[in-house]
Amino acid sequence: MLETAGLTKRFGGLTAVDSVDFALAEGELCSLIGPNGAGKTTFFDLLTGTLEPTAGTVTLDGEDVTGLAPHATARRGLHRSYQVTNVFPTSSVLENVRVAAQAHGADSFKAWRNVGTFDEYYDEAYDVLERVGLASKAELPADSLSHGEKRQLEVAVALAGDPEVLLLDEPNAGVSSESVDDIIALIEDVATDHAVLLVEHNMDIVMNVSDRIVVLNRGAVIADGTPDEVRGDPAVQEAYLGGYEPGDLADDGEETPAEGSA
Ligand SMILES: Nc1ncnc2c1ncn2[C@@H]1O[C@H](COP(=O)(O)OP(=O)(O)OP(=O)(O)O)[C@@H](O)[C@H]1O
Repeated sequence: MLETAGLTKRFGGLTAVDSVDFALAEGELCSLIGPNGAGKTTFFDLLTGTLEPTAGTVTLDGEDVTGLAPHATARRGLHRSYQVTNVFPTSSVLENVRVAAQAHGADSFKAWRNVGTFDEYYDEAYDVLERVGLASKAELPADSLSHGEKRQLEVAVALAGDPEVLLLDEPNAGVSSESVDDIIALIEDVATDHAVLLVEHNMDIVMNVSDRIVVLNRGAVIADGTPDEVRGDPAVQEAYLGGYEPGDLADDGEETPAEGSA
């Protein structure tokens, strides 16, 4: 479904992503982990077209999408929820999602349908809000939401684009510990009908939800396997996990397991 071959990004003398061969299968929930500076965000930026690779290719459903702009990769079904809050703060929660649904509709074959489309987008948006658990907040301004709810809204905005592949960029960052279970439930729910690639520093979440984990270190893949395989991999322990045991970490998503080992 989503594949990279030899994907590489250099910033001057620094190789941020180093010849990565990666494949995400339909229905898979794969996490991408690694120390600070390992290249996770740069890899996402290469997938979505925010950055152009120095070398290598990105293929989506068999089509070469290397270097296409973000709106073009989105139109082909690759959507991303952002690490930083990325919503219109004074618009309502519903309006934020409606705009995303309409932008997708205008980009697709639905564009020729005029009658009733506005209401239709509101209906679609409301359905997405129900799915992420925000329907009761639909009429509130987005900036009145809690931090955790804003992350849910970001996922809703990405879902409104009707993605095939969803890239979730630290959906737990800055979320209070009480909301971690909600974020886990949300990730598991969206993974029932989308391929998901997750970047997340909270290892309890990663170990809990992932079918598969890919570990990056200094831009290169150092491990790729099930949570058990990755947890037991000595190279991963050394580069990142640093003796991780379930429940070891603070749930605030800000802490990395092996801070300083990057
Ligand atoms: N625009 C840029 N120009 C120069 N260097 C960059 C740029 N963007 C990222 N880098 C460098 O590339 C490397 C990978 O950074 P990246 O942000 O992709 O890592 P990361 O794994 O997402 O880190 P974190 O977990 O802290 O978010 C780092 O050394 C970073 O300093």
